[in-house]
Amino acid sequence: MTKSNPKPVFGDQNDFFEEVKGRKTALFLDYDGTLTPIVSRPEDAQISQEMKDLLAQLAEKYTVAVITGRDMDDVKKLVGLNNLVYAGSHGFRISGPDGLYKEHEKTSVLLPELNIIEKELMELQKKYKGVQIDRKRYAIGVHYRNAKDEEIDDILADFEEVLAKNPGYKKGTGKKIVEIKPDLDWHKGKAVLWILQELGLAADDSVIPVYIGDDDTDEDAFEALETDGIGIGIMVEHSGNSTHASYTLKDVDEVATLFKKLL
Ligand SMILES: O=P(O)(O)OC[C@H]1O[C@H](O[C@H]2O[C@H](CO)[C@@H](O)[C@H](O)[C@H]2O)[C@H](O)[C@@H](O)[C@@H]1O
Repeated sequence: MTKSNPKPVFGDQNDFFEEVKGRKTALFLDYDGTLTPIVSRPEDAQISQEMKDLLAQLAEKYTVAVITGRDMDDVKKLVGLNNLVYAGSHGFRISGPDGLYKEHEKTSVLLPELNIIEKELMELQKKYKGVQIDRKRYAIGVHYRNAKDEEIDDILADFEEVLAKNPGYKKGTGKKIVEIKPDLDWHKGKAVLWILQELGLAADDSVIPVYIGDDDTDEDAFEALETDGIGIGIMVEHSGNSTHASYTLKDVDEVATLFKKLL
């Protein structure tokens, strides 16, 4: 069930801390907008040393997973910690300690197709100043944050044309980004449930999964955890739109404050 007014984690009431009291959190964390502030260019979204240190300490106590729309190898390099689980391309590729690994079984079909779509989308980068094509293994983003305002409608129309030519693929949306993704029943929420199952945490009542994210694609994970009360979703910088998250944090600094409280 979506809500338009999720509760602040650090509000007048202590509801979030009451919910997690006496249980071990398993932390599922989005990267952009959650662990790092949104910046103009994706390559400049570097995680702070303070956030890295907090993640390293949390990972000594809890399961910590980064669940991102970025490419898995990209986010692994950015975070740079070995004892975390990483899910990239919105969950299509996952790896973690002790040989945890999953890659979508349709790799051999999807990769050549995505390579062709990437070439088609590169035309938008050539045509419009400020457009940046962002290839991840299982998705291709078209960033338009730095495009001219008056060209955005045309960019999105050209994107729709490419999408229409490629059955089997669907559109994803995010912060000043549209993406082409495989039209398959797999997303961040399914990835979180898969990780919980594989790590033997799904049936462990002493564990409470908490997912923190800030964007459209995180709704799948909020919804997956909300179902049957499996866990808790926290939306960062809630815009007022309806969400499956139950709680909110103001910004990346408040995410860090929550981490310190959990340690
Ligand atoms: O699932 P996430 O970890 O939140 O990744 C979502 C997308 O994040 C990145 O793009 C966004 O952040 C950039 C850096 O702050 C910003 O410049 C851009 O406008 C945002 O859309 C990343 O580049 C994408 O690949 C991710 O899909």
